[in-house]
Amino acid sequence: MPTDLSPIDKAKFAASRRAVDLVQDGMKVGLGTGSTAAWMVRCLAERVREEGLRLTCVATSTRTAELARSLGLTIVTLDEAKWLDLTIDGADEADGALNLIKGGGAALLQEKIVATASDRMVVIADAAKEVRALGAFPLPVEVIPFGWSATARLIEEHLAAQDVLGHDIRLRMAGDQPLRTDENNVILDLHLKRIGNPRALSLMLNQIAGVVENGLFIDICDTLVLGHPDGKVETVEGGTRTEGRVDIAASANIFADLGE
Ligand SMILES: O=C(CO)[C@H](O)[C@H](O)COP(=O)(O)O
Repeated sequence: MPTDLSPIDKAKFAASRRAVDLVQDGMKVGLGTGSTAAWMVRCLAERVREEGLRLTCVATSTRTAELARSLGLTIVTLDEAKWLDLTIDGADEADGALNLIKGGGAALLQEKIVATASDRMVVIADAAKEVRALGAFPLPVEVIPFGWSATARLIEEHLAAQDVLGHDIRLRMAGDQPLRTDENNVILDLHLKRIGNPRALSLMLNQIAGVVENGLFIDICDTLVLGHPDGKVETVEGGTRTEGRVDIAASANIFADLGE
């Protein structure tokens, strides 16, 4: 039952439930990746079931595609959809300018392609993901496996040239093997502590040979929906913050999907 959810899951659920209200019949919708996005997919599937919405969805990872299909959502490729009305996705951090760090779930490449092929990107998160400055969360960078250590060295040299001190670059592992993304690349996590100029860093990283994409989302997110465990929801958009509330206990159908 809903009361069994952890406070963090209640917060993720509240943000997700509020964000799916933005979806309208006939829309083409991008579905993000991660634990918050998984709540959003459940909430969206519930709206489709209850209201008969006709949606076409594009998933940002095989994980999300599998979950969405299992709940009855229609998934097509981005090339089939061509362009999307709305993408709803999670994030690892969001600052006051709605710049993001994403990629904690290793799906940043498809997430960035899908978000930038959408008229609107809505980010859902528990309120603790809102930060003054990006960088406490390690910045994921997707790189080609061939020569990844040379790419890491080049990143290191560029960071040093930009006076980014105290950095540490780690190859993300899955057990004793390098983690592979859906595109069969690897992820370097950049432990930077604080990112002074996210735009400059993003441009610099994407110029390095071997880098496919980095997890900084600059000027991509339009709306940030922050959930709290008590059901309070804050929506940040165009420099304005509004407050609302989601009745978590009234959403038993979604929890039933989880077998709880
Ligand atoms: O960028 C992502 C995946 O690549 C996720 O959206 C991000 O890691 C947040 O995940 P969660 O909702 O599980 O905290």
